[in-house]
Amino acid sequence: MSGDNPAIEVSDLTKTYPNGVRALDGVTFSVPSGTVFGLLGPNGAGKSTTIKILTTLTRPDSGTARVAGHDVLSDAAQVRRHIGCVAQNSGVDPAATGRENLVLQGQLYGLGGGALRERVDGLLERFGLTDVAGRLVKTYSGGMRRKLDVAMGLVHEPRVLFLDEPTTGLDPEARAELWKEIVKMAAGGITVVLTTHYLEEADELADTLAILDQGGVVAHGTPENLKKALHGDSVQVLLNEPPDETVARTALANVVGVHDIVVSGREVGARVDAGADSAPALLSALESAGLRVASVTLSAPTLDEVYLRHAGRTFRSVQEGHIR
Ligand SMILES: Nc1ncnc2c1ncn2[C@@H]1O[C@H](COP(=O)(O)OP(=O)(O)OP(=O)(O)O)[C@@H](O)[C@H]1O
Repeated sequence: MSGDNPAIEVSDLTKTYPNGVRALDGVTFSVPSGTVFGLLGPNGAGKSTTIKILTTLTRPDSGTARVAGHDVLSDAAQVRRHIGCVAQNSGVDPAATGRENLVLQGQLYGLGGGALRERVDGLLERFGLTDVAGRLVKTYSGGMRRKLDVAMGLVHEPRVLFLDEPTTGLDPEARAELWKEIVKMAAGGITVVLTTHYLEEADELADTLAILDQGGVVAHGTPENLKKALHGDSVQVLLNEPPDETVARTALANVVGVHDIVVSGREVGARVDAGADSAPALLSALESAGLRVASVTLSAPTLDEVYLRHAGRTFRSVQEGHIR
């Protein structure tokens, strides 16, 4: 449950790298304590730069950021004491056991003795790793390893945990298990900041989220409110053949209540003010333009459409345009 003071308060952050790239251009958001916050955006949007500032790895040119009540510039040591970070390239030693990794991590934070043993046992138990605690990490499955990564970030009982794309590369079962743990962490009072390329992950997990694009926040709120603010429904039409994009767009241009048209392969997507009223007109406009409809689906708005509305293009199209 959220506490009184925000766990993170970011105001008007800017950052230009020495090569002249303006990575952040006035980023503002806040995150209530004990909640999951999703930071979304395509490659190069400024997510990593924001996280680096919040975790005191780099400095903003201007603006302020407070994490767990401490200023990232004037009180960096306190910020570091209260945060945990789980990067994509994990810091675990594959040639050591799970337990050894956790003990070493605790020692790095000045923990030791019975308190550390208890903490490590508790984390192994919580992440279902007790039975494999004595095995070398290099023998772990991807899911087990990722759980160990997260446990490592929690050894010193941080108030804010940063998770960078925690489920990338995990199978659906391991992903679902990790999602459950993330929800539990927040219920236990930890604030979780999640960066992800998966909109459905943010939709499922995040209590609030911010979508970054080109160094600015283009949307901020709960997934529900952001979707509700779009009004209307989403229509996905599958055509028999990929259409000429101009023909499809022209066909729909004059249909009342249809907007945010996206043509991709055989699919034509659009938002309609009222699905039941607009969908028939939309279908007949396509058919009249000689485009044969194979199937049609009406659905409530998705986060991808939120992104489209605020950034002017689909999240997926931007992702696909980048080679990682
Ligand atoms: N150290 C750096 N020096 C110069 N430019 C940088 C540096 N780090 C990032 N940038 C640039 O700043 C912009 C924002 O990058 P950032 O890494 O914050 O985005 P991102 O949203 O995290 O992207 P990704 O999803 O690819 O990690 C990009 O144009 C990037 O090329």
